[in-house]
Amino acid sequence: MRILSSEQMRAVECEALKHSQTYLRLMENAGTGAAKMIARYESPIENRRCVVLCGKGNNGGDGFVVARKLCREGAIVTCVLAGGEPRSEEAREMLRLLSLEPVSVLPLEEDRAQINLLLMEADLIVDALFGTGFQGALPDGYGFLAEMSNLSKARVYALDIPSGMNADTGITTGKCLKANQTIAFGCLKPAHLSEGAAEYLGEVAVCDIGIPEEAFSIIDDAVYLIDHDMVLPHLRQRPDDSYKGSFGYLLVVAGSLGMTGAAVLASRAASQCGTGLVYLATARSLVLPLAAHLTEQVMVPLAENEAGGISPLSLPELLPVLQKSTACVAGCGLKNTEDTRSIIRSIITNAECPVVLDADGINSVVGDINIIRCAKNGLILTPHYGEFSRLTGKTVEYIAQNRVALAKAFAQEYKVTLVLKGTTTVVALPDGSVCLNKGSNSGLAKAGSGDLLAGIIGGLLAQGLGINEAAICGVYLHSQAARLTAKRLCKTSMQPSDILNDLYLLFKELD
Ligand SMILES: NC(=O)C1=CN([C@@H]2O[C@H](COP(=O)(O)OP(=O)(O)OC[C@H]3O[C@@H](n4cnc5c(N)ncnc54)[C@H](O)[C@@H]3O)[C@@H](O)[C@H]2O)[C@@H](O)CC1
Ligand SMILES: [K+]
Repeated sequence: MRILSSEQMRAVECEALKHSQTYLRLMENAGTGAAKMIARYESPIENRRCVVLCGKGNNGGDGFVVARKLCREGAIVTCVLAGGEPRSEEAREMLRLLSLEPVSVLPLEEDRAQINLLLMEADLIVDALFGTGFQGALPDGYGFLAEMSNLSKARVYALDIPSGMNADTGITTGKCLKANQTIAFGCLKPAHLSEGAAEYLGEVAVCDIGIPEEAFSIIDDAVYLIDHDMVLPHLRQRPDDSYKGSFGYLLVVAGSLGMTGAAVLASRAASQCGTGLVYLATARSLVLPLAAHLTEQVMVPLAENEAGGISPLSLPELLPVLQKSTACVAGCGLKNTEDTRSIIRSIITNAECPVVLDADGINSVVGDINIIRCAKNGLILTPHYGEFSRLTGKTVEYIAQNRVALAKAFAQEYKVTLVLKGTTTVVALPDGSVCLNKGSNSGLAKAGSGDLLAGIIGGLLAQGLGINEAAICGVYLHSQAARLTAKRLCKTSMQPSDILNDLYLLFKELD
């Protein structure tokens, strides 16, 4: 699903006019679609008290349509007109049509006490004060409406975006209406996926407003939300006449003294995703204890250093395994030492297969960032904000506010696929495309979640998925499995190994 900025949305709406649409019909479609959704959520809508707050822009125009439609459905509707005469011809026409219905229209400045009472007694409030044209802070009168609406027990529906929020950033400067449900028009806007905006957005649903598909084609740098339809075509059916080689060989270079769990999680995740064979290369003394947790994986015991990590002396044993592997995951549970840096450098420069760098695999390239340009067959980096901060020299706060732009610039500059992990994970591709995954789940905020993700992506890569597809599908499968685990257990108690045990549910659908 597309995510467009307010400027892109305006361009698309304008383009729609060339495909026999009109602004008036788009507004009618938006209001009609939203009213239908509201009537369904509030069923039965008859005799329910509804207050529609309308601003002077086109968002207010949509509000007039909603008021007319809900009135026709039998709701008792009052419209509060903020900002005076609507600006556009279309919104003025919708106000004229509304005046033909039994709906009272109260100017905001008229009687605040009465408006306050209406909001307090309402069953539902529709927020059509501002949409994508809003910037800055709500002026006083509007602030009053936001405050009263937030105090009311009514269910609040925001049209396109909650008023008070910037559609491109999700930032609220001052007061903002808190919606239970936001109805986005035409497509999602960046604010709908913004971290920190969730308490104002409530649930988010997209309403089709009849923009023809051709009109979207003028946007060549759209951001996409990863969904089932995007992922499904890339997940492989397993023909019955196959053998283990048909599903690839993944080399996992992971684990050190004190961090063996990371190696277990990454290796098992890759196996659970259908990889033909997983090699786990790790420090020699860890092989026996790890073998107690790993039945199907093949161990590659490596020379180790005094700290219980892998020594570069092991490269003659490691590189031949890398040579016969179809993908490699490196970094989970390694330590950020000179030995690790040397091994990671050798993996990047020698691998003929695609490589996933995670955790200390990422930290290893911090002082030598140009090495990542040397990967011959694709590189995926899976940093969290802290690791990305070390990679880019930007603060975590700055990254959180500019994650899409920064991830995109990094992927383009270094020609890598970047998976920037967060409550909304950004997958930035070397060609400048960006996909977002909305999988916020506090049950994932635990050590080991990242190892699982690296293993899933590596497993998909080993089976032949393209580098970008593996990153996109891996991120989605990881969050979907975690969603199922949170349902089966709970976010507080669930562990990454529990998620591992639910992964099969996603693949079962395909069999
Ligand atoms: N353009 C179109 O064809 C369509 C637009 N639609 C609706 O139109 C909305 C966008 O309409 P507009 O561009 O008119 O934007 P808004 O309805 O958000 O209103 C913007 C108006 O408010 C003013 N404004 C912005 N920030 C302000 C502030 N802090 N204090 C006071 N005034 C402020 C602006 O100067 C402008 O006049 C969308 O969100 C959507 O709901 C839909 O009707 C579908 C079709
Ligand atoms: K709104």
